[in-house]
Amino acid sequence: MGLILQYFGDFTEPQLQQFAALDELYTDWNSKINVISRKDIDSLYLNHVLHSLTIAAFVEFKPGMEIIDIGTGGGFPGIPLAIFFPEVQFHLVDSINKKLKVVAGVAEAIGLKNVTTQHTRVEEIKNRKFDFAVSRAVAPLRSLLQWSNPLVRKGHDLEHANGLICLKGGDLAAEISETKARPHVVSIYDIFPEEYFQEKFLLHVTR
Ligand SMILES: C[S@@+](CC[C@H](N)C(=O)[O-])C[C@H]1O[C@@H](n2cnc3c(N)ncnc32)[C@H](O)[C@@H]1O
Repeated sequence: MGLILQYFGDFTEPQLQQFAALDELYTDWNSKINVISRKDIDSLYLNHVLHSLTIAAFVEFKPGMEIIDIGTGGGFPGIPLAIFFPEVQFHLVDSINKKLKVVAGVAEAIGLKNVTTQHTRVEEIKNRKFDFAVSRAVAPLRSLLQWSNPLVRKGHDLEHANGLICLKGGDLAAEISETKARPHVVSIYDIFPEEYFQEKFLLHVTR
């Protein structure tokens, strides 16, 4: 993990300890509640932590921002991003409550104060606004846009371009053509040279 983190620059000691604790915590929780496939748990840092952090390589969330993670499952990308950006608030949402039990357990064990969880279908959330929505491996772009648009504040200028940032695989061209969106698409392999991840693309749709 040390080598992976070096890519992103300097971390505080508490952040390094939080990242280091994830392996044992997820292995432990996963033996009780399955949130990560058995094959993937052995490569947690690569397949889940590093993959989630590709978002941090692409966008710098500013202190005080509020981010919603749609369909967080076991906490990805929300938990690694919350460690990375300790002054940003992360709201992690999933429609399966037992997964959120793992998320809350992990967040509490490593003392993450900037994470809240909510058990709901995201389309049920009303009267809340966020600066960005993030999501990995959850739904077609069409649905992600439908769900995130009412929840995300409009950006004021390019630097503060809010919107949806999602990690996706599959037939991207077909998914994009179903929408009116013109997302900024980045291949993960422009950021990291090795071909490891299923969700190979990072999409940013500006609001
Ligand atoms: C394939 S899992 C991905 C989990 C996590 N984002 C990750 O990358 O490891 C998809 C998750 O999205 C959740 N989900 C799907 N539709 C949802 C909705 N409408 N509202 C909230 N959660 C949803 C599912 O319960 C599931 O946990």
